[in-house]
Amino acid sequence: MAFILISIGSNIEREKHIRVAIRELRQAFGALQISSVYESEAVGFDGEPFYNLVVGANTDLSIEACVELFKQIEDRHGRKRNVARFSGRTLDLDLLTYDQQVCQQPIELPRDEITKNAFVLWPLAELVPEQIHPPSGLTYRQLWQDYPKQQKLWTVPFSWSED
Ligand SMILES: Nc1ncnc2c1ncn2[C@@H]1O[C@H](COP(=O)(O)OP(=O)(O)OP(=O)(O)O)[C@@H](O)[C@H]1O
Ligand SMILES: Nc1nc2c(c(=O)[nH]1)N=C(CO)CN2
Repeated sequence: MAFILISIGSNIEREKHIRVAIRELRQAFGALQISSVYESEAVGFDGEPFYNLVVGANTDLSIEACVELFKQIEDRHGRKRNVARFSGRTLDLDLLTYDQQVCQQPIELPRDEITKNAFVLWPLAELVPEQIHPPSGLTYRQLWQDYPKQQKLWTVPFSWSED
């Protein structure tokens, strides 16, 4: 059994798509650990602001199977492919970590974005503050403490009880 961390993002009908993602991931993995939902401006392009959060789950699926599952969920919920990389999206699901595995293939783990984007690092530091980020040897709490807080990010009240 592996413990995985997943990043969720949406800037098109964001509340609906964040709820859909939680429902789909619960169906696939059972109980989830869910961070707060964070709102921020689109980074890297001019677009609608995003909702982002991070989810933890236990799974017997392989890395490849997780990535394939996330693609299928994105496709079921209106994700357009073959458009500019930095453009609006209904739903983006990315595998951030798979246990403490460090690799480049089949995908880069831990995902490079962890240390680059506040909208990934803040929810991670909230959800698993004492977990070690393997390449740096630092906890997510330490990484977030040291992160230059230039990007504005704020939490959005969300309740999952009816989902
Ligand atoms: N960590 C990951 N989690 C999920 N899929 C990944 C990951 N890394 C690579 N992939 C796969 O490779 C493809 C391209 O990955 P990448 O995440 O770089 O692009 P993207 O999903 O289009 O962009 P972004 O996630 O930055 O919005 C994805 O569509 C996915 O199939
Ligand atoms: N705030 C925010 N900006 C982004 C995001 C995102 O999830 N949140 N995702 C992107 C492409 O993956 C590009 N820019």
